Amino acid sequence: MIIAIDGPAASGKGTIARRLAAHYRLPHLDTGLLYRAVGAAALEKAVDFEDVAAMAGLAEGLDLAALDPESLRAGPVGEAASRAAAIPQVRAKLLTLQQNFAHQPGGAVLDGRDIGTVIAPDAAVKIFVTATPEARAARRFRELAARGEKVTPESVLEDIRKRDQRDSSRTSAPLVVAADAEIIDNTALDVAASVAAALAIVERRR
Ligand SMILES: Nc1ncnc2c1ncn2[C@@H]1O[C@H](COP(=O)(O)OP(=O)(O)O)[C@@H](O)[C@H]1O
Ligand SMILES: Nc1ccn([C@@H]2O[C@H](COP(=O)(O)OP(=O)(O)O)[C@@H](O)[C@H]2O)c(=O)n1
Repeated sequence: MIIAIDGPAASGKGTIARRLAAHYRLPHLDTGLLYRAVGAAALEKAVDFEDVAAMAGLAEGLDLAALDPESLRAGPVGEAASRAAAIPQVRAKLLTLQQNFAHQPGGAVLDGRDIGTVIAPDAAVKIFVTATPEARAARRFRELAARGEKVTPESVLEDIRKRDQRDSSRTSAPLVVAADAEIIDNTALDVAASVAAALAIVERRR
């Protein structure tokens, strides 16, 4: 069974994906980490984000096992990831890896922006997780502040809005709700209620 979880920044899709993967004993891929790895490498090597060939080169042969989720979750890396992800040639380099992960025997859980639309349109279960920008910004602010990052609630909300706009308006695999996805708006739901809603959808769909 393939479970596709999509949604905007800090909607809680990773939290849901991890819980579903544990519940159904399925492997999980946080596809945002791939774009974050490309964005982080571009920042580190001072690669020009307009240099499409160089950006695509960073995505080439990315090693899943070598990714460090902890450092990739830093605030500025999210913005760099979103810029890298808007480049079709970068997305093309990351396609096969994600499709292979999704279609491994036994199934998988993937979360991102285009899982139900591009990576695994054949997924048995598609969930689109969302919440208001204010709720998502409050969650991300708490997370970044706990990491010791010097952020303000205003700057985080601004970053979320900018990323929503870029991720939804890009030409290649924009963030859209798949026609056959079920939507969870968890603005007023805590983690437990949000996960319960997702579990109910999977049980109904599988
Ligand atoms: N329903 C929820 N209510 C409150 N906080 C949540 C909820 N879901 C997730 N969170 C918290 O919000 C932050 C972002 O969640 P995460 O799952 O990483 O989102 P995403 O993968 O969409 O970026 C985390 O700190 C997480 O613990
Ligand atoms: N399947 C995916 C996953 C992430 N991304 C991009 O990568 C960026 C970072 O994704 P993420 O899921 O780690 O970000 P958060 O939602 O955790 O903030 C997003 O803003 C998207 O631009 C994408 O384009 N497609």
